[in-house]
Amino acid sequence: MRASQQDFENALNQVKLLKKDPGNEVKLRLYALYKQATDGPCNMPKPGMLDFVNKAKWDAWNALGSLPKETARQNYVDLVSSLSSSSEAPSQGKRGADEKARESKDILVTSEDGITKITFNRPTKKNAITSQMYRDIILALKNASTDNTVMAVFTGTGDYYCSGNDLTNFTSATGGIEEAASNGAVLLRDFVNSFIDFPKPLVAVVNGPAVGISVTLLGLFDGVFASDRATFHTPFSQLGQSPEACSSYTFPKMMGSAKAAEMLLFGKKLTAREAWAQGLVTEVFPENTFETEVWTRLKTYAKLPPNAMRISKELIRKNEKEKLYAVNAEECTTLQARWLSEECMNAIMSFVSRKSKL
Ligand SMILES: CCCCCC/C=C/C(=O)SCCNC(=O)CCNC(=O)[C@H](O)C(C)(C)COP(=O)(O)OP(=O)(O)OC[C@H]1O[C@@H](n2cnc3c(N)ncnc32)[C@H](O)[C@@H]1OP(=O)(O)O
Repeated sequence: MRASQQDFENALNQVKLLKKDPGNEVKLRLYALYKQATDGPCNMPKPGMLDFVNKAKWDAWNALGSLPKETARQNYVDLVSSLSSSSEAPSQGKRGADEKARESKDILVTSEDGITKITFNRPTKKNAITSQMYRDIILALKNASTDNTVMAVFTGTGDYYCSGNDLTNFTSATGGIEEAASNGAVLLRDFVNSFIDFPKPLVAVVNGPAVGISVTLLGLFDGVFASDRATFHTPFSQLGQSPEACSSYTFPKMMGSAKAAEMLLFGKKLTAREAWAQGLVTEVFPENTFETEVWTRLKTYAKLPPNAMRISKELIRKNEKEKLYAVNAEECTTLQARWLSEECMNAIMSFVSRKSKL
């Protein structure tokens, strides 16, 4: 999944052939990603305030912090590829510098007031996550990690936050079940790594019930604001599956092993207040004032100095990163085997044929 040196060199050549001028903001991002991919974190002495051109370059490069060279290379390749396709597509109309939208069908991505908002937008299926949605989210986080927004916020359309993995992802896959499980494990690993790597504050606005991976991921968030209508449910044993998104590590650490087992082994569904008491939720709001109160709060947070927040997050996350990558890899290998088990296949078939609901 990572871009090779050859992909990077192709992207460098492609930039010279762009039909449209990408604009200064994008040029700076390309410059910063190129420098990070080749030289690593910013090593250029800070230019004087009046040296506007070099100061802008320094700011853009410095804002990438300790982003790994490989990730910078991948982001560079992705950015060039999006520029190449958009320079061939008809104009979509002009948007303000801090207000842009990149739409995909079931994942909405908008940027406003310094916040990238990523919305699960499949309300008729309770926002269950399809394979394409996993890929859309990986891309949205990649873009948000280097754009000019300050934080990323996840929420859901409709009555649910998210009902977790779409249980038909495997039954609808083309090819054999083993191939589907193997592809699923690779996709899941990349998906969770994109949350581990996200360098800016990451917040969930949990507007309603959350199930499965949408709950376990919260252990990798910096803030979780929940409506008092939200519930938190991880029915892995009932599904013949095992925990993911590093929850086998983050949940016991956060709430102690007994309470983590209650959720991850026995599938106890928590109310928003119970989840708050276990440290999974930052704050619970009454449903009728939830949206107004939370978004007002987030807009205030988005005005805090972005570099200070990024650097503080880096300090908090730094000593955990290698552990999180390792836990993620092991959870994915375990799940790959679980998906092929009779317990799991029976549970999925039972859901799909609607013989029983959880
Ligand atoms: C790359 C692979 C990565 C895998 C990562 C591993 C992740 C694991 C998990 O996330 S495990 C958790 C999986 N989720 C569930 O088990 C939830 C299943 N859904 C339900 O139990 C219920 O639908 C409900 C409790 C969420 C809501 O119940 P109810 O209010 O009665 O509504 P409906 O059941 O009628 O649902 C409406 C509509 O949505 C479809 N749907 C809901 N959730 C899912 C889902 N997770 N997968 C697929 N489809 C879902 C449901 O089938 C209905 O569709 P229909 O109207 O019948 O077409």
